Amino acid sequence: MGLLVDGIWHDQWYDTTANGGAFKREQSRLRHWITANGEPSPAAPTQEAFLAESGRYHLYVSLACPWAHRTLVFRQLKGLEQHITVSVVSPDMGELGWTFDRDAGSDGDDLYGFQHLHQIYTLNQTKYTGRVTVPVLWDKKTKRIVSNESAEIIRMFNSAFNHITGNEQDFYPSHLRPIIHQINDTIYEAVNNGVYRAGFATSQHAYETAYTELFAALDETERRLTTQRYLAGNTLTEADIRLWTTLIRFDTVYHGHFKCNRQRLEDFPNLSNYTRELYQLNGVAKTVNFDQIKRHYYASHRQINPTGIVPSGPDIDFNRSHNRTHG
Ligand SMILES: N[C@@H](CCC(=O)N[C@@H](CS)C(=O)NCC(=O)O)C(=O)O
Repeated sequence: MGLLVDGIWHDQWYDTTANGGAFKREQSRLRHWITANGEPSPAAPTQEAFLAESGRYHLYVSLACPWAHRTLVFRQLKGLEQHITVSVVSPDMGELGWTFDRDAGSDGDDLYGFQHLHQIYTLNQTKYTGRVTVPVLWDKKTKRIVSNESAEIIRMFNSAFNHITGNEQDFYPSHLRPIIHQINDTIYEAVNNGVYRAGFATSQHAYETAYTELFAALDETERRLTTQRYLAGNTLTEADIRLWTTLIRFDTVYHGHFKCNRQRLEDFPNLSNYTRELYQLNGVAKTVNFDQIKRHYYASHRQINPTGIVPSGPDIDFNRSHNRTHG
């Protein structure tokens, strides 16, 4: 686990000592945009624009990673499987970071035959400095990274390829944007990143702060889902997908491995039904791989789980019925 400094790999984990034991996630650094006509996006006018084209782009993902998982769900829901290719890294993230080790569960790197994901980052920019994270949206034509920020990749997938796919479903409708932004801000800090803040904390105080904020946000969401079907009302939006990739992992890894154990997700009636509803949406279940999820967290984070033993359970049937048909 490490990062690149001037294009050289360093095996180095996040330093929590400077922050009183709190985990601080690094901001994504590569933030260009794909647009339908190749003109700069109003969302990022100063960033370079890439033209949406079928077959031109490639996603590098880990099936374990909740951030990468968002992009796979969008690829599925927006009918992009035929247009955007994918490589899956190995669930093991060791001293050389994400690898394409087929024996450890990767698909391999079909584009360049690389062994490590950091080689993609240095192919993009020889002297790159920063963490080597998934997801990566890669342009095969110019051999450049378009983006390594999942929140922005899903917005591109939401609309930039509509003229190619004919899929007009809008998970980021203009009239709901203010509420979507508000929900995203809370859910990102307290839940998506909150489980990591609890799990990677190296002081009791930092852990307890994250834990308290996490369960307060889950309690609030549970209440919200009593009167409405989805987070922003009765329309499924990106806010739901962003929350869901954390919820689907909750009982399997965050409850035990990250010590988010006030209760299980299964113990929240609305949240657990909602999680099953989204799991059962068209094509979504095939984006979920619990073997790789468990393997990544329990075997890669040796600072938390030194033996690397991967637990056998839990055994949860996400295909059983849910009650989220109202609204
Ligand atoms: N903000 C990024 C975060 C991505 C991220 O942190 N991915 C994790 C895997 S779950 C990673 O690759 N971590 C490697 C590292 O931090 O060195 C996004 O949402 O795309």
